[in-house]
Amino acid sequence: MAELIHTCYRIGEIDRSVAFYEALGFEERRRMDLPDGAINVFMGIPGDGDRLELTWNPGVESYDLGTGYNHIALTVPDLQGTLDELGGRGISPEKPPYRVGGGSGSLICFVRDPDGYRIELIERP
Ligand SMILES: C[C@@H](O)C(=O)SC[C@H](NC(=O)CC[C@H](N)C(=O)O)C(=O)NCC(=O)O
Ligand code: NI
Repeated sequence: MAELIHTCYRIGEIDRSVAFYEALGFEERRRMDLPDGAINVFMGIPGDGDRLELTWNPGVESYDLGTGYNHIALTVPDLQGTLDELGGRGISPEKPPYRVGGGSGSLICFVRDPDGYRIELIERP
């Protein structure tokens, strides 16, 4: 049976991405030097695996994210508290938290990481 172990995307600067994901509760696990001079930075939530593989390429400061990528989703215990933490770093949600369909679903919102990748934040029930 397959197991989803990480998601990988390319980033333009390591420190700002590490700081962003640390604000979301991730910790940096390790860095992997690659033959072409690139660096993979692996991050994970304490107690979980290295779920994010952030690839930095020398000399590449930004990427065309195209129209294919939508988001990755994280659950957080306190959505407003997380937004307050991100707000202190100048990061705001695309729009205020809402419940999908306006119903009794989970409270969610979307923020963008330093490279523009959308991150869905879902308040843990
Ligand atoms: C460790 C394992 O989980 C990997 O995914 S490493 C795969 C490796 N990645 C790179 O070389 C990244 C640097 C490269 N310049 C890039 O930006 O892709 C690899 O073999 N990549 C080849 C590929 O086609 O992704
Ligand atoms: Ni990988």
